Amino acid sequence: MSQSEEKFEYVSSATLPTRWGQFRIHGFVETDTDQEHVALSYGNWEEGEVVPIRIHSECLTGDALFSTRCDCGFQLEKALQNIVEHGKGILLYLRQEGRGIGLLNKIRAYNLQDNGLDTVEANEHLGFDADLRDYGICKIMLAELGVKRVNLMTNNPKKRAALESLGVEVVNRTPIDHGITDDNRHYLRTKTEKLGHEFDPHLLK
Ligand SMILES: Nc1nc2c(ncn2[C@@H]2O[C@H](COP(=O)(O)OP(=O)(O)OP(=O)(O)O)[C@@H](O)[C@H]2O)c(=O)[nH]1
Repeated sequence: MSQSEEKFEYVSSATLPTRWGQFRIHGFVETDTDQEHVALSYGNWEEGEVVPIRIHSECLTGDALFSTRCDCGFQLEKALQNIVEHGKGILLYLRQEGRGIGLLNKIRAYNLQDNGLDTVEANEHLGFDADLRDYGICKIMLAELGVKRVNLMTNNPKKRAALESLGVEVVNRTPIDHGITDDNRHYLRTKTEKLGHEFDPHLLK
């Protein structure tokens, strides 16, 4: 086991009925920070099978409070729906709120965006990089769930690169262009222009 793998521990799992179907929830902890993460799995797969997955970073405002400032909540719902429709899949829900700056710093960044900065400038103004996320735990989560080959639901090339660097084979990428609203179009354009997100430009006009 590498040093970074030793930082994460599988804790327990349980059934998790949802509006879309019955998942299992699996709990993991980062032992040096006590940060908790979860994975939701649905259905069964054979060894070596390509499994649809989404890596979703925590967004309290979008995922739980119905915010339309971002597309996070819409993507979360769509990913769970896709998984159930497909009959199998995994959602890795990583507790790295605000691209890693935390909830209250995200609110500070929103305040700066209310005053004209974009999402990248706001992070930088607060002294953070635009994106501080680390995907190392995905390796442990996917290994625990018996998955080595995936179809990744994302528009973010950094997630694909991160999985590949962890030795997970990304066989396909499925775009997840869901939840574009008048409130988040500018934010999504900035992510395309400055963070390399792969959005169909026609959707952002
Ligand atoms: N710092 C900061 N974080 C934000 C802002 N808006 C949303 N977020 C965070 O951005 C992250 C988005 O996570 P994801 O939807 O998993 O990832 P993504 O990079 O958008 O990639 P895909 O959705 O997979 O294409 C969440 O942690 C949100 O809390 C913002 O304006 N500033």
